[in-house]
Amino acid sequence: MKLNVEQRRIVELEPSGPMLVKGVAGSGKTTVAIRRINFLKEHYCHESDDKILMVTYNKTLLNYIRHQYARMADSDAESGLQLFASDAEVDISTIDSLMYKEFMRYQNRLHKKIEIAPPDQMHKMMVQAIHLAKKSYPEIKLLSPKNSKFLLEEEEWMQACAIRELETYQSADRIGRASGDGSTPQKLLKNSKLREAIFEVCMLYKNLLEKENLITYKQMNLLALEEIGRRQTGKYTHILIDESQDLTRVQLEFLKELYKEKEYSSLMFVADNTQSIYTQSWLGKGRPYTTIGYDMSGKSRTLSKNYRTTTEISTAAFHLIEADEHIRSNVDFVKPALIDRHGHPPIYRFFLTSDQQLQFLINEINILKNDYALSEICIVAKGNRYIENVAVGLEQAGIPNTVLQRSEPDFESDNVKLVTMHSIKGLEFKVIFLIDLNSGLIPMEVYADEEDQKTVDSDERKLMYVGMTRANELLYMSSVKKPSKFIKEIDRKHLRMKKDAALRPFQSISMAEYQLTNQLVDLHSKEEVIRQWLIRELKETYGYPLELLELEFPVQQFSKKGYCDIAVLVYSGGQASPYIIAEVKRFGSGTDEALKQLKSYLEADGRAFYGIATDGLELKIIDRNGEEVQDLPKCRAQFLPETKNKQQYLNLKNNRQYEYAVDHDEADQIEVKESGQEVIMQVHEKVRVPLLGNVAAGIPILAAESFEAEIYLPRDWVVSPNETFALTVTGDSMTGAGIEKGDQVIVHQQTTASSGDIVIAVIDQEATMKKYMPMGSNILLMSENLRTNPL
Ligand SMILES: Nc1ncnc2c1ncn2[C@@H]1O[C@H](COP(=O)(O)OP(=O)(O)OP(=O)(O)O)[C@@H](O)[C@H]1O
Repeated sequence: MKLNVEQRRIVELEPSGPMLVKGVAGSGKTTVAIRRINFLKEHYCHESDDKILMVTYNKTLLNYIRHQYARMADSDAESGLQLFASDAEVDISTIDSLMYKEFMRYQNRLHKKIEIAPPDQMHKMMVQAIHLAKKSYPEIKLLSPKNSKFLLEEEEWMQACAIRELETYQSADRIGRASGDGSTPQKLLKNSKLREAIFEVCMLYKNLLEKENLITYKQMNLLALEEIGRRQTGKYTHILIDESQDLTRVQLEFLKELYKEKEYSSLMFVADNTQSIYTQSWLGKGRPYTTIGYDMSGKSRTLSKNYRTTTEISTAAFHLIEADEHIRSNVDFVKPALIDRHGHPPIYRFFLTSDQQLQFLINEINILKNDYALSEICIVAKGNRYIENVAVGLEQAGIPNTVLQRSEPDFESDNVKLVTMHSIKGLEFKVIFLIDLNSGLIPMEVYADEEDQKTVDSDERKLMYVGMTRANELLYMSSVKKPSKFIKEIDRKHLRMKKDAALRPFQSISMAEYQLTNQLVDLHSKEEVIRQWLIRELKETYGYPLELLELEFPVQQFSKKGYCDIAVLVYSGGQASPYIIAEVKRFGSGTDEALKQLKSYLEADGRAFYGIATDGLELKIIDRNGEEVQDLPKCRAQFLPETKNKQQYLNLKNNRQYEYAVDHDEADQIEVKESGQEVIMQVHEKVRVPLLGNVAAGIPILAAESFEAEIYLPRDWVVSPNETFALTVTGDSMTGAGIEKGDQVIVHQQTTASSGDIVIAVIDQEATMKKYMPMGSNILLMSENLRTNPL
């Protein structure tokens, strides 16, 4: 893999203390960090005590990085694998294991044997602490066993933020934490009796655990920090921290203690705040680096190109995240730059039951098996419970699978992986199924208070974003019973209903927007909303204008007449005849009946080519023989009563004029015919060419991000698509050559020109279109309009 310029620059930056590498999902942050290890090792590790530490978030990630390098076939693999071999200079470790080791040191020093408290004990101790504290604070309503979950989380948050004193808690901005669990009417005001009481509960809780020789993870982290502080021994000359947006304050301070400052040492934070998914994250919640003692001004680098996912998946994922003002306004928010890697838009399905969802997974995986190894497929859900259920179902259907456990994840064996959204951070798979994106589950609807719920929404939105951005090629999303509100926020134009069909998922249409109402008898029928959605799809996705659509189209079946719900009529030789017919049923009522009707209509009429049956959930497309096909054809220019979207192309080289019809943006064909001729040349490939602006607008920059629009051309007409762009003509200096104001000219970017070529020349920062005429050592730029003079 060849790093891009910015990535290489970061890898080879001269170390100068703390620095921040931020970037969008899949922009190569981890890749860069790993490559930098070798660079640092070679150039900035010359003293005998120099060592490098790379910190990963969890064990799944650590093993995953190892697995990625083992798979790579080029020199990266060797350099990567060397890192994982036992190496005196480089340690790669998870933050948890580093802190646990320090905690063990603490125990050994004091000859203590402390155990991590199991959840039921934690709950029991908290309830005891609440009762004890209630004696001193009888008026504080929050001190009730029913709020034990909230108080346990509050205690954890305090520990994670290194809040040890009442005064600190009284004045703390509880960033990332909501005020209560809905049952607590009051906000946790600063310097209040309420905070004092909560602090007291937390102290009592800690003491109760201590008496039993128990400790929580977060308390253990704090002890580890204190222990390492006692030793005061910086160990590593260079530290690289992956996923640093999700570390707690205590974890960050612990790593600071491990850092050995030297003239050439470095501390690299690798972060993407958009992927910060834990309440206790310190920096990911937007706190400045100064809160941990570092000034990052002028020390941050940004990676914005997403290499992992296709443009279609990134666009949908970004659409989700962009809807949250809170996330967008974060100082470290990075807007992704899309690379030109196109693929299938995300597929979204809605199911009435979990069984239907499972059946869909089984069917789809059985089809995907032809193109993908099972190990390239991963199913992701919010909670373990949902994953376990699917794992059992897949097993019964004969699809081998593994639930990726935190401890020993196995990426090698050829089976489908199942993992929670939290644990998939940093990983990637070719195919991702994000399941159970259900209302109430993501985001969790826990707070009555709107502001509190917004805090939860932001975190959960990021979680779903993390899930979506794990897919290399294909992303499936599904909901059961009621879709998550996040799904509704993603514009339907970014989603599809089936893998190989252009149809977008069902979306309810308000009655005010119903089309073809003059042909309707009952606006209120339950089928109508499905029909209206399909009408919209036929129009917007497949390009069939409403004039071609007829509702309740009669089909003569022997002696009786049937009426199909929609017929798409197309023109041939001035005559309209049905091309596609559709049967719709009530939402979720199944398609069997509709399919049966369709087949009989297709047989009886004999003219239509395609049939479509849907209930908004299921979709079946068949051909006139009743065989299932993947998709419907899009509307083509010759289907229309008079040709639409016709464009004229003048080839200035051979002075021939052509006509071509672009049916639709997503059509993969362009039909071309020479003007005045009847013969159509089929051109099977089309290319997109960016329209960069107008000729007079200055120097055209051929950068993917900056174009106004795209125009489509037959591939054969373009020498090299990557070096071709279009400009709109603004003046009339070339009218003599047939180029009029308002025309679009197709330009090939090249460094040389031949005499007589029409060129876009840039003179004094201004672009102009002229005829190129070299005259000895001078160049004459000629207009082709008698009224203008040569330059
Ligand atoms: N310059 C590049 N050319 C091609 N592929 C690249 C390049 N840089 C990174 N990649 C690939 O992009 C994918 C994402 O890289 P990586 O995991 O390092 O990104 P990341 O920024 O750490 O992602 P995330 O934050 O989402 O975990 C990997 O498959 C990696 O191999």
